[in-house]
Amino acid sequence: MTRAPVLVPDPLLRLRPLVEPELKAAVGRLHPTLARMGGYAFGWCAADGTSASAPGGKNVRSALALLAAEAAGGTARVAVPAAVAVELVHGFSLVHDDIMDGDELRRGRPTLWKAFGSGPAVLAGDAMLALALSTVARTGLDTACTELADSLGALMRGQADDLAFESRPFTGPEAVTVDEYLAMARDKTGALLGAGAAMGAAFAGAGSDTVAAYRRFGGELGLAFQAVDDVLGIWGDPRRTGKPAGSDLARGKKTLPLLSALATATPASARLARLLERPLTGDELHIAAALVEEAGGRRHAQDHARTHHRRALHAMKSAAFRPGPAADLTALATCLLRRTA
Ligand SMILES: CC(C)=CCC/C(C)=C/CC/C(C)=C/COP(=O)(O)OP(=O)(O)O
Repeated sequence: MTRAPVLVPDPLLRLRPLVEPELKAAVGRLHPTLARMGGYAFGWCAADGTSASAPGGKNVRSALALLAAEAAGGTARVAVPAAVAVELVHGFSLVHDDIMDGDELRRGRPTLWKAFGSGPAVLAGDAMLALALSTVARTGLDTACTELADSLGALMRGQADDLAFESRPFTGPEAVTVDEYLAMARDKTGALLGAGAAMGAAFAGAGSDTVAAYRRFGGELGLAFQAVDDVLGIWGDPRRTGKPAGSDLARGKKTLPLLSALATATPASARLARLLERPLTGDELHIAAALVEEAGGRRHAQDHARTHHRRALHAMKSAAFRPGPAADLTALATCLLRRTA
């Protein structure tokens, strides 16, 4: 599958040159095998180490860290260690998540475990995590270390919840509720975006109340981001998302559109619940997606995304955000709400 180029908003393009060389240099200092795997995961080289690159990620978390530093009164440059660390943690989480889910495609090409094997991929993910921690620890900024460590605890908690949801039924008293889903997404996705923003503010010299305001901002944005991700997981164009169409539905993943649809007492939700009693075939995937839509699941998820986007912008109303640089954060937040990749 050829992946369409990932369109990135202006603030991300402006900041990328600050982060990418540092990230490359850090990954390059790993054991040569792990460095090559890291280079592949970030899209800088092919599996054989040649320099044929692929569209990497959107670098949302690093941009958030740098823009937060600017909005909190510092320069983007001071927050580069935070930016590098959040991209490394994000990379680690995707590598391990793909192994856990058995996903074969990521960012438009074979996942790391598919290209190198599960054992080496586990190790490469671990190496990215270790590198993230040492990158921040070396700055000696305790607040940033604490923010990162706390977000990792949340990340693992969220992933454990998500895993536990897999063995819960779609309907009945044991079914996963939308509130449970939101708590899981706050941990799994919101915490790292929150840590990125909070660390950015901390590197700019902000005090604990300000750092907390940035953490809230990033956390709310993360919830909006995950809701959009869930919508794209069902209805996104694989050439833009880099992931196969309908893979979440095929795996029976308890995503926000699906849970919201099942929570409605409508004929469409009843048909959907019956359909989900057995693994879905190719044709049934389309039927299930249509039923989720008919029961209002897509609209609900989009409403959630808008609500958390609004809350994120509300968190920015505090004096801790300088109006000029905060405009870039607003632009980024709005781009993330409207994204198609
Ligand atoms: C502990 C553990 C294994 C946790 C896994 C947590 C996990 C996979 C969370 C998913 C978060 C998410 C929306 C990823 C897509 O990010 P993106 O659209 O920014 O991806 P990109 O970098 O490819 O653009």
